[in-house]
Amino acid sequence: MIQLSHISYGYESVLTLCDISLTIHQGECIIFTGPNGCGKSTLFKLLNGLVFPSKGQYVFDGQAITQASLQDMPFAKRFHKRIGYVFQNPDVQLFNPTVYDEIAFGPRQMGFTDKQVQSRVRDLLEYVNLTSLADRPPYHLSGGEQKKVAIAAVLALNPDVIMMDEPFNGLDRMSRQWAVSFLKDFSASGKTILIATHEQDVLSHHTGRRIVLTEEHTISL
Ligand SMILES: Nc1ncnc2c1ncn2[C@@H]1O[C@H](COP(=O)(O)OP(=O)(O)OP(=O)(O)O)[C@@H](O)[C@H]1O
Repeated sequence: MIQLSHISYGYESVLTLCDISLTIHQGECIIFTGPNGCGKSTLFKLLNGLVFPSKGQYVFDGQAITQASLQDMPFAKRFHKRIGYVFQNPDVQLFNPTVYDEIAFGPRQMGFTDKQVQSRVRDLLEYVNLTSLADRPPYHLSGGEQKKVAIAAVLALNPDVIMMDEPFNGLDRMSRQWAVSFLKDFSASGKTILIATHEQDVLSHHTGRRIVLTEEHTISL
């Protein structure tokens, strides 16, 4: 589903990702780990089409993802519908006036009818157990609640791939359990999950592939 070939990317003159080649198959659940600053979030941004490699090629489901290809709006919409990204810090992600609007944003952009939007938002609010907060501004929520809204907003488009940067940050025990069971359900439905984390207990329970980005900014498999 995802093919990276000899990818390099740097901010200004600093090379953050160096000559990375990686194949990810549909239905895989992969954990990316490595020290602070080794490039996990940068790699996720690149996979989400927010930054573009200075060298190498990124192919998603047979199609090259480049700055030029994402200028084709129908193609960009289809791509962004299929790959969802939950940022490490939900503050960066949440910008709508209410929780309801935040979850409705993606479906509205994709041209869903009002009825379809309503039904999807209602289901997702129930799923993340935040129905009572639907009319609140996201910036008035706790960090854990914001994380759940960010997850619901990404799920609203029913993506094939979900990338989650430190998904358990700020979650209490109950919310963590919820997040673990959500990831199990998502994986069981054949979807692809990419997680960036440092958390040892998550890493020790993980049975899928683990990819370590090293301090030298190369990938070891
Ligand atoms: N917008 C930016 N401009 C310049 N440098 C950046 C920018 N964003 C990240 N960097 C640098 O790129 C490198 C990789 O950062 P990145 O956030 O991808 O690391 P990470 O592995 O996700 O770190 P952490 O585990 O702390 O979340 C770091 O050295 C960081 O300082």
